[in-house]
Parts: sequence; C-alpha cells; structure tokens
Amino acid sequence: MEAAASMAQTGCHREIVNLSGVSFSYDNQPILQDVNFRIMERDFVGLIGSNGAGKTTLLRMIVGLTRPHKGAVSLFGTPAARFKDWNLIGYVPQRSHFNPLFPATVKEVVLSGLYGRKKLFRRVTKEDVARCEDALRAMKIEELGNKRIGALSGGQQQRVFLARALINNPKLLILDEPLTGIDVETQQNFFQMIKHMHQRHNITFLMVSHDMDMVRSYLGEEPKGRSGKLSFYVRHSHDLEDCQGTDLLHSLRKEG
Ligand SMILES: Nc1ncnc2c1ncn2[C@@H]1O[C@H](COP(=O)(O)OP(=O)(O)OP(=O)(O)O)[C@@H](O)[C@H]1O
Repeated sequence: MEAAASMAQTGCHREIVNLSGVSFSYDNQPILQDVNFRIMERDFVGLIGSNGAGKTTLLRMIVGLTRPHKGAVSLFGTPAARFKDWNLIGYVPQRSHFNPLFPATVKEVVLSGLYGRKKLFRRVTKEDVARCEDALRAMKIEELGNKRIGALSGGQQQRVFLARALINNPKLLILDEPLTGIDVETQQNFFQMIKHMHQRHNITFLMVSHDMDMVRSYLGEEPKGRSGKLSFYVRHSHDLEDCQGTDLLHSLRKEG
C-alpha cells in the first residue's frame, strides 16, 4: 500500500525542468551565474528579478532558443540538447515582441501553435480545427476566432497567445510577463484563469512577473530559491487521487 502510494506520488511528481550550474554571458558580460533550480510537475513558479536580471534569457534557455555557456538544462528528464518533445512545452513570449500589424486572424495565430518548430505549412485537418476551437473555448474567446489579431485589446491578445500555447496540450506553460500592458481588472481575470488551470488541470507553470503583490498573493511571501538577482517563488498543487485525465483541452472535449 505504502509502495503504491509512493509510486503514485512519483508519477505525479516528475521533474519537469532541471537547471544545474547554468551560466550565460552576452559579449563577456555575465548575465546568469551558476543558476541551480528544479521545477517539479504541478509547481507554479514565479520568476522575479529586476530589469536586465536575465529572466527572459533563462526562459529562452529552457525553451531551447539559447544554450548555456556552462552548466546543464534538462527537460522532462532529458538533456535539453537532445530533447525533442517540444509539444510538451507552451511558451508565451513578452507581448512587446509582437507586431500588431501582423495580418492574421485569431484562428490562424492559434493554429500556428500546432506547426511547431519545423514551420511546416501543412493542411489543416478537422482535428486541428477541433483543437483550435477547444483552445479558444478554454480561453473564453470563441467569438473572436475570425477577428484580426491586431484589432483586439491587450488582454484579448494575451488570451489568444495563451490559446496558441495551449493547443498542443502542454505539460509546462512558460509565460514571460503576461500581465504587462493590460488593465488591472483584466490582469486579475487573467491571473484567476491561470491559477484555475494550475489548480484544476495538470499544468505546471513558469511565469515571469513584476507584480509582486499578485505573485505573493498566490505563491507566498518568501522565495524558495535565489540566484544572483533572480528569485523563484513556488506553489505546488497536487491531488494524489487526481493524477490523470485533468488536461485542460482533454477535459473540455469530454464535457463537450
Ligand atoms: N541579444 C542580446 N545581445 C546582447 N545583450 C543582450 C541580448 N539580449 C539581452 N541582452 C542583455 O542581457 C541582459 C538580460 O536580459 P534579459 O532580457 O534576459 O533580462 P530580463 O530580466 O528579462 O529583463 P526585463 O525585466 O527588462 O525584461 C540585459 O542587460 C540585456 O540588455
């Protein structure tokens, strides 16, 4: 019995990210020095640090866009250089990196999340369309599907990018300052929504934020780890009996 319980626990507590002695410099200017941190399944990690502390650089390292100069990153137990299951990771970069004149509809933006790194222009299947609708429904923006992305408010755009990241049913969602540039009420709704996704669905979060009040309100007063100018605040959500079948899109489909 005890062994079974401990196995179930292990099953729900996979290591999702491991940063071991990670260092990185731009033009000989050290940005990250000897960062050590682990993210476990169903953690919600808030990454806090002053401007230029290296937060985005660290996220880019985790999503495989930048390699550490020293140390190692592993994802789902595999060294990042050999990791292939990128669909397990959803990444929403800072909104300021988005060109508002980009000529695409909401549906096209969300569907582009399926094409992955290979940027293959493949035919959109019925299943792709169903997934897109599920993701839009999860973000409560079904009615915006045919609108041009540039015509939406900041908060609506943020939901579209989250839907784009969700379309592959990721296990880890990485959000870079998702609350920046949207009004306080929309920020609160958005944060409420991702807290719900953390508590009720099997999604692990890594979120960069400058909003200390919001971070502390959910993740507690004290960081679990620090590294240079970076602090990691963590809250774990875990129901032993609820290890499976809690994926957001999956449960939407069951309900539908
Ligand atoms: N491509 C680049 N070439 C040279 N320096 C860079 C490059 N990208 C970032 N930097 C520098 O590296 C440092 C860390 O940048 P990074 O974007 O990771 O910080 P951040 O903590 O995310 O900051 P912010 O809160 O302002 O978004 C900054 O000083 C930045 O100017």
